Amino acid sequence: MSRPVESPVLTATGIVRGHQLPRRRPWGPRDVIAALRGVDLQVAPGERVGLVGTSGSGKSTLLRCLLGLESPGRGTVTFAGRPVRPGSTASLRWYRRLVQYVPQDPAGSLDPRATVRELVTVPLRHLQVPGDHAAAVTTALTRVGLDPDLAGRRPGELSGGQAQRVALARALAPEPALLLADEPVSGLDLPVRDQVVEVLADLSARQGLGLVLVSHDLAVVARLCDRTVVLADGLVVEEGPTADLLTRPAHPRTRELLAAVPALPA
Ligand SMILES: Nc1ncnc2c1ncn2[C@@H]1O[C@H](COP(=O)(O)OP(=O)(O)OP(=O)(O)O)[C@@H](O)[C@H]1O
Repeated sequence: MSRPVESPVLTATGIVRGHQLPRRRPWGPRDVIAALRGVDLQVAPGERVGLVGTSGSGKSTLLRCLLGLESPGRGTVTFAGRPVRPGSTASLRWYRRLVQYVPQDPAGSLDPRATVRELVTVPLRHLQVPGDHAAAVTTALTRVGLDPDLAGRRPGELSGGQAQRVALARALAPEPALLLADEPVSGLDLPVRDQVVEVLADLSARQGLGLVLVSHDLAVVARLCDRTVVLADGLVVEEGPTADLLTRPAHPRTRELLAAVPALPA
């Protein structure tokens, strides 16, 4: 069921972000790609928002601006009224405790030298999360359907699906209020994908975990997200309750996205 956007916790206002391209000749000008051209987004406490759009529409760039990993050229991001900007680990610690990230290709982003135990506990230490970190590893791995005995392995000793779930366990271990996830189930085979989707659905239902989910998989968005925002060419072209948007798309770019999907579950 969709919830109204009341007292938004995460707010992005007028986000403009360009990416400079390499010079085509020495000393020549650098072209700039307008990845985001004035995006507003609000995420209420516990709300689950899908971010969809064709490749290159600006989804990952928006997520990185929301995380304070990239600085918008114009516009602001705030969480609970506090500004979120790239800065030192210490200056963003308050935010990282509350808002965690699952990057695109999480398996590739895990330090290959670290054990699963270290991968999950290092952020807990950096974020100064109190409590028993060894127990937190067991809880986090169990939550994503992994055997806690995997804690001693390194990423190279895991399957792709296991590594992806370790990345998710790592993001969930600090018990964030909001998870920003970039294609967290892409590349997983169907049973594992469904298992991870159910973990997220369960955490959101039982603990009120909020979610901003970038996904090309509209079935996953339909399962997990109350509201969906469609980006095209760096702009929000349509947004609304997911069920309405997927059954009665109003914008041509939303219709294009849906036309590319063979069939959605009823
Ligand atoms: N580091 C970068 N340098 C130059 N251009 C970039 C960079 N990152 C993104 N872009 C460009 O910005 C635009 C938006 O990219 P972004 O990755 O945000 O899109 P996306 O919707 O997440 O795409 P995908 O679904 O393929 O991941 C694209 O034109 C992309 O080529």
